[in-house]
Amino acid sequence: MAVDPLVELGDVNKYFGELHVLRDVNLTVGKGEVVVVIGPSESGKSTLCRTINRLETIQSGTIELDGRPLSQEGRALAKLRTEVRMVLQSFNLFAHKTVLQNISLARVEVRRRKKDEADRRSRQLLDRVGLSSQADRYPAQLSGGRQQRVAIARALAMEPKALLFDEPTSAARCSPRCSAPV
Ligand SMILES: Nc1ncnc2c1ncn2[C@@H]1O[C@H](COP(=O)(O)OP(=O)(O)OP(=O)(O)O)[C@@H](O)[C@H]1O
Repeated sequence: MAVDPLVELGDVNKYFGELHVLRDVNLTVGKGEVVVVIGPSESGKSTLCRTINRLETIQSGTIELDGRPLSQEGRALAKLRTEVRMVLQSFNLFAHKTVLQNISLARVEVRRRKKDEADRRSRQLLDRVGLSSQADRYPAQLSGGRQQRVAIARALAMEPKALLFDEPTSAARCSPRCSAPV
């Protein structure tokens, strides 16, 4: 069955100096599709994710999101970052904010939702990741796995079109699970 494409990469090439990290990469990810990219350490998986929300520039090729070419500039880039969320290897939660505040923050500041609405949605997402009892705790009080689930809830609170997980190779080896469809 044909998929409705969400992310499309065509002949993407990326260099760090002499190092040719992404070589003629062609990839189509459909809406609602879960794709796991597996490879040896340093093979370029993180770089691939980072190109999709333009944390990295590419030297040649095309990247389209929902049928639109990714622009490097201004408002288009800011909008893209609200639509393509990344859960990083280090979860980058705000240490001085509670779990609930971490999740609600971007929804209020970027999506311009009212705080009550954002908090209500955050509690639903916390429930979905199995952490409804942890809303008032601080990140340092949670295990690494729980911090990651908070980071996932935080990314989902932005209602992204695409969600990218950047898992370290060692974690993928220890825990051969697939990212849950969202
Ligand atoms: N900003 C950068 N400047 C120079 N080289 C970089 C940069 N970022 C990544 N690299 C190099 O690009 C290659 C691919 O790195 P990348 O982080 O994409 O690998 P990975 O497959 O995600 O690795 P891991 O599974 O260990 O996380 C590595 O050789 C890395 O050292």
